Amino acid sequence: MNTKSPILLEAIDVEKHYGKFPALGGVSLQVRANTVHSVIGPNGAGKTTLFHMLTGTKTVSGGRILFDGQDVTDEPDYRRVQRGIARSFQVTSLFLTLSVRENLRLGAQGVAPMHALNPWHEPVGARAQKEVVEAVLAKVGLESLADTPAGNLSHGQQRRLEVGMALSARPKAIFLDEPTSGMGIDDLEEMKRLIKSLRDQHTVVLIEHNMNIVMDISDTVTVMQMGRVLAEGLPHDIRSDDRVRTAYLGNMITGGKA
Ligand SMILES: Nc1ncnc2c1ncn2[C@@H]1O[C@H](COP(=O)(O)OP(=O)(O)OP(=O)(O)O)[C@@H](O)[C@H]1O
Repeated sequence: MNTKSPILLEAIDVEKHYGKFPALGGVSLQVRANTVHSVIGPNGAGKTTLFHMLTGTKTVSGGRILFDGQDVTDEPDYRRVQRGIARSFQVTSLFLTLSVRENLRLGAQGVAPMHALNPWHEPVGARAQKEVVEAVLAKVGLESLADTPAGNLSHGQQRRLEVGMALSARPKAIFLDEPTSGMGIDDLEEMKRLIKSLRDQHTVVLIEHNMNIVMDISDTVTVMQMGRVLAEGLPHDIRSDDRVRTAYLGNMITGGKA
């Protein structure tokens, strides 16, 4: 574990109001480099909204966000991408008629698929790109399917390709929003292994509803409730935290092992 590694990303008292509704009521958290940091909480707790704030998809109503020593609070998402923040794409944003390798090449080339198709966007060196694509193929375990159209992959494979698309931009921090949703048991194990393996070279911020996975792969867990941080700590401590158990109204947090 790297719970003493330097802080890569920090939210300081971040607020987000949708009209009069405070979706985030002052959230602070510190994400350490080369860790898996999970954000959990009941539906509507503000997890996705927090992701929007950290990645720059939406603007904050208050507070500050620091990334890699820089104040990025007012920077749009594409600027933060250039700094090394990647968010995994949804399955719907894969190019289904293109091969797995071609999808990754687009990710490596332009950081995001739509940018990659922009003829004015300067591509990185072809050889560097090829090396990145081959490394990502191996990382996400899709080498044998490299020439298969993305549309022919199973759901689990497509979800790994999404993670691969984000990885091919060579990010420092990668944001994964429920990467295991809709997965069967075999795919779950593979995704778990993949996420665990990412922290060697990346920092992972994860929203995940499957508590067994969260407890198994996280270095740090932040629990949100009603737009605020309810608790934060090691998986073991979070699992046994009474406030967290109450927030989940039952034993969901323990994965049924209470
Ligand atoms: N664009 C919006 N306009 C108004 N309210 C919003 C908007 N987006 C989110 N909300 C509200 O903000 C609160 C937090 O939503 P958010 O999606 O961040 O929660 P979440 O923890 O990610 O939930 P889930 O686990 O269900 O995805 C919810 O009450 C939601 O209804």
